[in-house]
Amino acid sequence: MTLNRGDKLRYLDKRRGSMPFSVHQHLHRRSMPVDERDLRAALPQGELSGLVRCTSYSPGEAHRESWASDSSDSVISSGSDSDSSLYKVILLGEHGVGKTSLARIFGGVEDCADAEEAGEGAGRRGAAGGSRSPAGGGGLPGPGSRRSERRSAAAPPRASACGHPSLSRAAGRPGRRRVSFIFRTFLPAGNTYDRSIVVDGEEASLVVFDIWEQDDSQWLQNHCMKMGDAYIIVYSVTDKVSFEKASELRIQLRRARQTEDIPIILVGNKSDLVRSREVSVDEGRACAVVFDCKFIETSAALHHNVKDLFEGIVRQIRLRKDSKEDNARRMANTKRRESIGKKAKRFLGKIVAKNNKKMAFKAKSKSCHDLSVL
Ligand SMILES: Nc1nc2c(ncn2[C@@H]2O[C@H](COP(=O)(O)OP(=O)(O)OP(=O)(O)O)[C@@H](O)[C@H]2O)c(=O)[nH]1
Repeated sequence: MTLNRGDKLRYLDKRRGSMPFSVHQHLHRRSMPVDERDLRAALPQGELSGLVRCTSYSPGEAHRESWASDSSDSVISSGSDSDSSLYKVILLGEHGVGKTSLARIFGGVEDCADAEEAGEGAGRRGAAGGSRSPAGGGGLPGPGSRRSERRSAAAPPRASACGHPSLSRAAGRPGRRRVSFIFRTFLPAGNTYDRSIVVDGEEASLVVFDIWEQDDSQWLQNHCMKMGDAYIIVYSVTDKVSFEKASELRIQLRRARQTEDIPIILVGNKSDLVRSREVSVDEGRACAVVFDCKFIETSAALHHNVKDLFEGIVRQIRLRKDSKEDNARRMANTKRRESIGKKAKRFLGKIVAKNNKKMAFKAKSKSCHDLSVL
């Protein structure tokens, strides 16, 4: 019997229970601009994971090779469908500080042309694109420059591997290569980057949201402040205003998440632009100590510390999770067993700790750049 089109549709409606669904109807990976409507649609169900299971690029599979690091237990790969924890990381910061550049490196979609431009053009442009620094001084040529650029054997003809020294070293090893592509046009301005990374031998899925717009609606800003499991506040070391803005963002975040201990890393980006620097490392570190967050300087142009940053955010999330669980367990145990003597000791301990605030401040300033401790 021949079915006409209408019959076929009706037939599909009445499919038997044993008939498998078409897989392709549900598979959906695409570059994903996130606008308010998307978020509004996604948030009421409280299910952001549905929204973010996307990657920033899909044509071809080569880009999905792992982002390899030298450390054997720390490999960044993409597109894993394993059921490891999914963490939402929000990038905050002024215009032009390098949020997108950092996110794209994380997503494995960094643009070598940008890196070359930044490296080679740093001297001509001073503070690179968007930075408000009036300084016209030169910067250092970056490893994004031709000197260190390498072509990966695995890359298709138009792809080229950017040359971060440590990552390039891994490029020669089988199964440990980093491939990057030039496809500026595929990515919309606001985006999410979803990758699985193995840190300290354990996999975690990160969804990095590069959707923050300083002048955007209050609604979206509020949601950005509320939906993250962790935050990366970026400023440019060549732009004092962006540094001040970072402090404001930290305050805003504290207000929005008053009772929560969320991991926050303050990032001084564009550290390659040495001659146009307006914010010193010490200023960045001091700010992190005051605002009780971690601190790292990066250069998206040189890919310097970018891997450490994203691994650090995973470690910070895990440390909090672990300490929460430990605390709950310890509290339950101590409440059950604690003698009066022990209670008194704990009380005195708290008083001593208060008096030792100065010491604590010193200890913090020492550890604020160590992203693997609380
Ligand atoms: N020299 C140098 N330039 C950088 C670095 N990171 C980003 N840039 C350049 O700075 C400019 C702005 O970078 P983006 O990544 O678009 O900054 P953004 O914070 O996402 O900016 P908005 O999208 O406007 O919020 C671009 O021209 C980048 O190439 C860096 O580490 N060093």
